[in-house]
Amino acid sequence: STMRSGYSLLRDPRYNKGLAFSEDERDAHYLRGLLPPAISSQQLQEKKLMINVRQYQLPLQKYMALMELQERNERLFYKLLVDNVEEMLPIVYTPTVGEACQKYGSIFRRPQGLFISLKEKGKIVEVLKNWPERVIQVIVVTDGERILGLGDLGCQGMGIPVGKLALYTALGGVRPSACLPVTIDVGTNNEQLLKDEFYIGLRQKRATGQEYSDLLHEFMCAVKQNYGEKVLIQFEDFANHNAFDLLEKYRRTHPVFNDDIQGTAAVVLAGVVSALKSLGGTLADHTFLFLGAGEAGTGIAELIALEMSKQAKVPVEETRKRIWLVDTKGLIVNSRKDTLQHFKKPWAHEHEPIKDLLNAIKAIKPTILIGSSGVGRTFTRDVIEAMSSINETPVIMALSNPTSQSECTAEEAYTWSKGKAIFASGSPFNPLQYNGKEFVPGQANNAYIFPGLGLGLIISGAIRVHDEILLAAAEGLAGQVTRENVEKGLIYPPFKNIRNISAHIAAQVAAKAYDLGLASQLPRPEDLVKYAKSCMYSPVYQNYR
Ligand SMILES: NC(=O)C1=CN([C@@H]2O[C@H](COP(=O)(O)OP(=O)(O)OC[C@H]3O[C@@H](n4cnc5c(N)ncnc54)[C@H](OP(=O)(O)O)[C@@H]3O)[C@@H](O)[C@H]2O)C=CC1
Ligand SMILES: CC(=O)C(=O)O
Ligand SMILES: [Mg+2]
Repeated sequence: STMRSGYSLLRDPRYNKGLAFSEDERDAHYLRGLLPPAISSQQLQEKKLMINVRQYQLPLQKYMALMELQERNERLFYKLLVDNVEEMLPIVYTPTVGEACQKYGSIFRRPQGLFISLKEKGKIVEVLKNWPERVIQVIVVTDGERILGLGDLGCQGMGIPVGKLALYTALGGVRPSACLPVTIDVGTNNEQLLKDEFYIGLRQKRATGQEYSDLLHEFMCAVKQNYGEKVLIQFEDFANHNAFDLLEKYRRTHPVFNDDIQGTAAVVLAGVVSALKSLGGTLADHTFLFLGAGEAGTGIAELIALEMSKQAKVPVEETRKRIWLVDTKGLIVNSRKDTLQHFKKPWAHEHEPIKDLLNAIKAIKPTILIGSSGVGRTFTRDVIEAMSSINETPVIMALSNPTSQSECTAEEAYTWSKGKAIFASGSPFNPLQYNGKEFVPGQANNAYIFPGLGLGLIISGAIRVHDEILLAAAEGLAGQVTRENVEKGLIYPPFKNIRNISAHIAAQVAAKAYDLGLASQLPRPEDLVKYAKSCMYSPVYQNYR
């Protein structure tokens, strides 16, 4: 894209600097008189904005202020995010982004990203050409059917691709102009939205079957045709009845990954590997129990089984037996095999039926308990106490988002386990005191993985995403967890170092892509960490001559 001048320049978020335009720039770009006389630094603008954002009481107001900033002055928006990750993440991402999606119809000001609905069928290539940028490196696409643990939010799911891509830039250093958020709108089954006069999406029930897969296929082909073979496509927050099939269908023809299935898997594997540093033993010495056997649950289970199988040099069919899952019908066991969805079948082990989580814990005696159910408060006091009576140090991960859906709170995990648990959650909880000791919960969220994974795939020009690449990403993340972190009960490094962490993940990912012959960006750079860092977008203002 080219830089405009004068009044249009001030209205173009990609180039606007507001009061930070210098005297020379004001002369050269026809800005005289369009700005008050004061000249501000980016640092001072940032200070002012932080004061503004902090004065809002409600997280949703902060969210709206940040979106407004993104649409007004993109570099300043990213500067704020990069310099204040820990404070800003809960606003642009979970939990606030969930509330924003729920209320998208009423807070909606200006569209962000591309909306591709059934009305655009047969015209998707033209729709892509309406987007102002020609060079796209990563697309995050949703159909809005399973937004966090909040269910079907239809077209209002757009908040998720927008938020994920803001993190691609802020945490992973991918240029904002190369990021494209997409929402595919095939309708919604959310009755409340269908009745809502302010609903922004198609007012119809979801299309399914051939009609659905045709639209998705047209989109996948149009992306390749328009942006080339290497554009990375991240599937996000699809319902599991489509997610696994889409991944299976396109993983051999496009560089795609499903963040909920695969990104989450890599982040949890990394957390478990870090926890082993304090628990001792190898992966295969542990027994895993999941509440929730959908995308996140079975995705994580499979990657852990794969890593176990590599480490212990036994077939994955064997290592899967260390991992058990509970769904709405109870423990997944052999006698249920006929009626199980295909992604649950590998987990139907030999066992008598068990109806609920608590009894499953008593029977299976897991060392590690993972919540991936999308339902809040399902790790009850009984559940946590059972885990603590079986284990000296129970590992408890409550992955469901947003905070309202978390299987338990940090406080509950620490109090009910009498301070014994290693705890991490999908949405953030503040550090807290228990019995005079400070506990710092980690955030087990795929936000640790996808920005670095994406950066690594982009800089190597990867043409496919292989499971080995996900293992490399997990290893890259686990490698950034220090002994000091683990001693504090933290199985993930603090987010404030995320750009450095992302560079390390990217380097491992790129290295694996080169090793597997999947990288098209040649020659292979010698020092991949250094190279990854050198490729990262910086939000500092540029001088316009
Ligand atoms: N922290 C992170 O990085 C991530 C977190 N998540 C979170 O994980 C949650 C689940 O996502 P996802 O796996 O994609 O969703 P799915 O819909 O694919 O899976 C949900 C699973 O939970 C089961 N379940 C639902 N309610 C209960 C219950 N009361 N008791 C037992 N099992 C139950 C379902 O059972 P059944 O099959 O019988 O219906 C299903 O197996 C969401 O809240 C999401 O936000 C997701 C991705 C990443
Ligand atoms: C974090 C995430 O991807 C989810 O909750 O769906
Ligand atoms: Mg998701």
